[in-house]
Order: sequence, then structure tokens, then C-alpha cells
Amino acid sequence: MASTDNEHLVRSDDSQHPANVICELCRKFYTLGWVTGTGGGTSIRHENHIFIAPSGVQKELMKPTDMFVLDFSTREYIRKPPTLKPSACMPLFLAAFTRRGAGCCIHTHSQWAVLVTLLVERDIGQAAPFEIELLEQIKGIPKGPKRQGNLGYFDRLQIPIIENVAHEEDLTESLEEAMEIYPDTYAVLVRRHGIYVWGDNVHKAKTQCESLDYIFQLAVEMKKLNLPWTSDGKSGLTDG
Ligand SMILES: CSC[C@@H](O)[C@@H](O)C(=O)COP(=O)(O)O
Ligand SMILES: [Zn+2]
Repeated sequence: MASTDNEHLVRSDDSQHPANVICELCRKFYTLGWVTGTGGGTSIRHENHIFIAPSGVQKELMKPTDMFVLDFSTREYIRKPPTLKPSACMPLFLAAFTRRGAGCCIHTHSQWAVLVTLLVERDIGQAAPFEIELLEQIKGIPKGPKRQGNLGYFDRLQIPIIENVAHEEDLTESLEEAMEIYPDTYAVLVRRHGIYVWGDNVHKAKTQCESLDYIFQLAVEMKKLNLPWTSDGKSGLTDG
């Protein structure tokens, strides 16, 4: 039987090796409240290898040797740390790699993301996406995978929202559906849960995730001050 230990796939002195980068990112994300209490995570695609964390572990304390490695073409694990299971987010990360050609996908349980999903549901409607405009930070988000450049200051940012389910992996179908309906999106919010954000590479996924989290925090604060999220005031205003 072929060994799946393959520790050399995750052990490297190179700080940019995906196994090292995932651990470093999760340590940073923990300080932002994005991967608290084992929730959330990050996965990186490097050539034909997908690097992914174990399930149910404290994501900020992981070591590179805790990482699983999946062969992207065969969908088989070629490195499996003993006694651990791969993250339940795996099929959702895979959707970003296969359907969007992403190089990195980040899942956070950010409270700002969760609050925004609740505000949209209460004030706009269950089927509505999150929409906001006229914020400088919107320029941190690309226009779309088939479009050149980033959104402009006068563009409207739209992030779809899907409903949460009992098991993370069962979100895959609705995440894929949201990707179809919103072909330009680089993120999908999950109601009462968090967000999936992907990018062409680690740098882009991280900066897009940061830009979105900044926008969500601002949106929550704007709501408290009864400031509209869009210039036509159709989104974000409470009744009356
Ligand atoms: C606080 S448990 C959260 C999990 O159920 C899930 O939402 C999650 O984001 C992480 O799943 P995991 O399988 O531990 O990587
Ligand atoms: Zn989650």
C-alpha cells in the first residue's frame, strides 16, 4: 500500500512554502477573530497540489506537518497526517480552485461578515445580496475573473449570501450556485456563519478578504448611524 506520510511535501525552510504560509496566515487571522474556536481556515493551490488544514483543530496553533496535501488531478490525498481528518471546508475550497481557478481560498467566521448577513436579511430580504457603494476600499476588489482591473470608487460592490446548513460540506451546492449567479464575485457570505473569499494567489485572497472585512465592519457601523449603504438608499436603510 502506498504511504501517505510524504512529510517532505509539507516540510520546507522556505517561508513561502504553502504549508508554512497557511500556518502563518491562520495565526494572523486568529488575531482578527476570523478563525476563532477552530472555525474558519485557509487552503492554497500550488501547481497540482492543494494544501489544507485538518478539521477541528485550533487553526492558529497548527504546524506545517499538520497539513494535508491533495493531488488536484486525481483528488486523492497524497499526504495525510495520522489521526486527523481534512477540514470540512475542503469541497468549498475546491469549488474556488476548480470553478474560479483560484490559488487561495480563505474562510472566516468574522463577526462583521455574520452581522452583515443578518442586517441584509432583516432590512432588505432573504434572497438579497449585500450591496454597498461609494467607499474607497471597494477599489480593493477585482471587477471579475473575466474583467480587467478592480472595481472603481463609483462601482457597486455585490456579495451573494447563501443560507447556513448543519454541516459545512453541505454548503457546497449553494456556494457553487451563487458562483454561477454572480460570475464576477470573489466571495460568498454564509448567513449566521461567515464568508468564503478567494483570489488568484495568496496575496490577492488575503487583501480581498481584508478589504471586505473592513467594508463589513463599516457597513455595520453605518447601519447603527442610519447611514445608507447605497446612493439610491434602497439598501441598508431601516424602515421609517
Ligand atoms: C466552530 S466549528 C466550525 C466548523 O464547523 C466549520 O464551520 C469551520 O469553519 C471549520 O471546519 P473544520 O472542519 O474544523 O476546518
Ligand atoms: Zn465555517
